[in-house]
Amino acid sequence: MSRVDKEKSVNVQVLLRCRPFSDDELRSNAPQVVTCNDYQREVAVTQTIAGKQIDRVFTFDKVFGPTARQRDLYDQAIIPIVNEVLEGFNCTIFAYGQTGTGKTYTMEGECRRAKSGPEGQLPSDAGVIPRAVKQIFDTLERQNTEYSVKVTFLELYNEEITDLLAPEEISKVALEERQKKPLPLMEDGKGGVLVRGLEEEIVTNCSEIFSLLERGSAKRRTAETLLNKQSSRSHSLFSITIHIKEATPEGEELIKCGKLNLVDLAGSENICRSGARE
Ligand SMILES: Nc1ncnc2c1ncn2[C@@H]1O[C@H](COP(=O)(O)OP(=O)(O)OP(=O)(O)O)[C@@H](O)[C@H]1O
Repeated sequence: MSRVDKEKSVNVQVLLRCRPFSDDELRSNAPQVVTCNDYQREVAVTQTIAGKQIDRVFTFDKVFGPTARQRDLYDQAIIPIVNEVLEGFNCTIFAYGQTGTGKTYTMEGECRRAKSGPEGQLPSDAGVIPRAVKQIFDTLERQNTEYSVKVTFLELYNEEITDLLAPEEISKVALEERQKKPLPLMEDGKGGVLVRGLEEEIVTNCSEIFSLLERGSAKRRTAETLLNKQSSRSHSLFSITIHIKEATPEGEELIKCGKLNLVDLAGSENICRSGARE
């Protein structure tokens, strides 16, 4: 079996991305403790314990070092997953890591300003979500079949689910009430779970999704931490459900349904150590 075939048959893949040093880290001459070897898919971590240097090497399904661009990660790791969603499978991509390691950068990037340019180009900083949205609509439009695309956007914070796409209410009090109201998580009777009352928005093009993302992201609750001022301590889940109408060679009508879950987890570090406050 070739490496590509092997990768296809594996249901869970773990990729590692290591961001470049920030300006602050460069200024303070922070030591480099992680070395990536993208080609060998290995990461070496250097630790000094009791004056002794200990190197440990970890292997991942893919490794993206500090010079890897948003586009490199997307082309090599995400395109095949989105293709599977378009084939009618359910797939999930989530970013896990300590605060400030680049989860939101990887998932959203310059998403909020991602409205495509004159030739439909995304900015080079655009992350996984805008790129996936673009790939989905580009493919659907090329296929020239009937389709529908629905999105949901929720936040999980302190064990409570909030709908980030809940419609704006006229009264400010009612709006605040609604935004704060947690939604119940229930079993759907088919072995899955559903969030009761979650707003599902039908979208017909990329820019509609981008404005929903912008609206939802603005609602995300954030708490400043000492590790990263922009830090978000909530998990967010952006889901895209696609229904595609197809005809079999026998002329029978088929509906293919695929779902892509895009998750940006809260920082995985110890909350006490990060200095975050309610
Ligand atoms: N690969 C990268 N290239 C350039 N800048 C990056 C990269 N990854 C992250 N950054 C920058 O590092 C900073 C922290 O990244 P980000 O906010 O995405 O972290 P995070 O893991 O989402 O943190 P939190 O858990 O607090 O939300 C941001 O200023 C971001 O622009």
